[in-house]
Amino acid sequence: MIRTSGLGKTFDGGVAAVEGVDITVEPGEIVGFLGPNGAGKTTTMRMLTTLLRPTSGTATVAGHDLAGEPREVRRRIGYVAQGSGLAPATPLKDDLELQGLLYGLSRREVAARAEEVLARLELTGLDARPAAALSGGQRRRFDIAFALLHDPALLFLDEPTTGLDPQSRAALWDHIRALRADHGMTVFLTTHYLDEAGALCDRLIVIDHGRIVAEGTPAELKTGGRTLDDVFLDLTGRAPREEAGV
Ligand SMILES: Nc1ncnc2c1ncn2[C@@H]1O[C@H](COP(=O)(O)OP(=O)(O)OP(=O)(O)O)[C@@H](O)[C@H]1O
Repeated sequence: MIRTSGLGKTFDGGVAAVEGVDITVEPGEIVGFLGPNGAGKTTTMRMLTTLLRPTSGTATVAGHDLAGEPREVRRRIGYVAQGSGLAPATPLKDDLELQGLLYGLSRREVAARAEEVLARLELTGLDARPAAALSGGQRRRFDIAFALLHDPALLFLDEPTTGLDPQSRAALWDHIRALRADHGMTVFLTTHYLDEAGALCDRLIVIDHGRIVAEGTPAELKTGGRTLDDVFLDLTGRAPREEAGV
């Protein structure tokens, strides 16, 4: 579902944010992309979602070449960026309809699709409200609802649970798991909560200073009786919880 070879991004001014990254994600996998602040996670995600042009390497995302067929890639992926992109004052159903129309769905298709996605995320009825009248957890679930409207096969989530209380974080992980279990969704996500990543993800990829420094199943990474926090500290010299501001 994702295959990159030597993917890199050097920004104007010479900052090499990502260097020679090789990533493989199989269909139906939930993969956690971990690393300290500034490691290159968001830059990688923005390249894989066509929002940022790589300066080196190649990638195939959802069956299409990233550089050659970005529109085809965009049709098949959903992306939830860091923080909420919801307009605070507009009823969410108006923005959901607008987003569906922008994806080329008819009004009837948007209504049916919105009903399904909202039910799946336990948001039915809440779309009459503006985002300002929702809890943090509900807003995050609406962010995901927007990303699922066009029925993508691959979902990118950049720090989906940051800023949520523990109950809302657990509920969101349950929804992410259900997306894969019920719909075979492939999920590529970043998080600073390593224990949660270890419980949810099939595989973890750790990036530091723009390069992949480790990858494997949570069990494979936790060698020698270490926790994932220990592993992260050993690999990067930094503690993930400090990074998350927790
Ligand atoms: N537009 C830009 N121009 C120049 N440098 C940038 C730009 N965007 C990011 N960088 C730099 O690239 C590096 C990687 O940043 P990136 O946002 O990808 O890290 P990250 O792993 O997502 O961090 P965080 O966990 O804080 O979100 C950092 O050194 C950052 O300062």
